[in-house]
Amino acid sequence: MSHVHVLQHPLVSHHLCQLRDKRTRPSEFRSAVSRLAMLIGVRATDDLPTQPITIPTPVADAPCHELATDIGIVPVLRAGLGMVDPLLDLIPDASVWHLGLYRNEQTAEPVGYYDKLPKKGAPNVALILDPMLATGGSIDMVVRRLMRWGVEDIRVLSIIASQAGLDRVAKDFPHIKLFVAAVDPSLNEQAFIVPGLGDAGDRIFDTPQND
Ligand SMILES: O=P(O)(O)OC[C@H]1O[C@H](OP(=O)(O)OP(=O)(O)O)[C@H](O)[C@@H]1O
Ligand SMILES: O=c1cc[nH]c(=O)[nH]1
Ligand SMILES: [Mg+2]
Repeated sequence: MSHVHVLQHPLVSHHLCQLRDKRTRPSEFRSAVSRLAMLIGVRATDDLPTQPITIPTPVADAPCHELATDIGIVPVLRAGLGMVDPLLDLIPDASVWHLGLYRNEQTAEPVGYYDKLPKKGAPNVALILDPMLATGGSIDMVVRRLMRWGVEDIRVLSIIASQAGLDRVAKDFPHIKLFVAAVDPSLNEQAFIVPGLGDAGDRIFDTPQND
């Protein structure tokens, strides 16, 4: 479990309160997702390689360090879209590759419906964005797809994970890194995270559940 990072930060705790609250309106929910994604994004990128460069300031040359790796942001549709803008704010030169998955309501198994990753040109680092990691089935499918594409450094950024889902992904893929804001104890009969926050995609996009 050495690659699982559970954020400990007062701002994370604070924004999670608003995110979990069923009274939070969609606009506020989106803002909370965005703030949490930014906090997770900073943590998930704190060991990216840099290279030294010299920059002329108006006063003198300054030794600086710029990013020295190619980064792909991979939001899992739909809910992962809510985390894209804060990550692009942090890493404006990243590419964004979309993968579309939904969970079959009866089986909770992921079903892929959108994948336009090119055959070549995998980034060195992929940041998978999905606010919810429940059974872990969706992240499992995405990680396998990115491994087939040729990504070596795969990092999962989720806001809430279930303990079982997190354990499953960490065990099946010991080489990837997982960054989460909270780990919840269980899943209910519909494989929803308990206490969780409900359906993240529906709360982000203000769509009724089961629609
Ligand atoms: O770990 P798992 O058990 O696979 O569940 C997590 C997945 O379920 C949700 O997506 P959903 O199917 O609701 O699609 P949506 O983002 O379009 O709402 C969530 O955003 C994850 O992708
Ligand atoms: O609790 C859950 C589980 C899957 N997807 C969600 O959005 N929430
Ligand atoms: Mg959903």
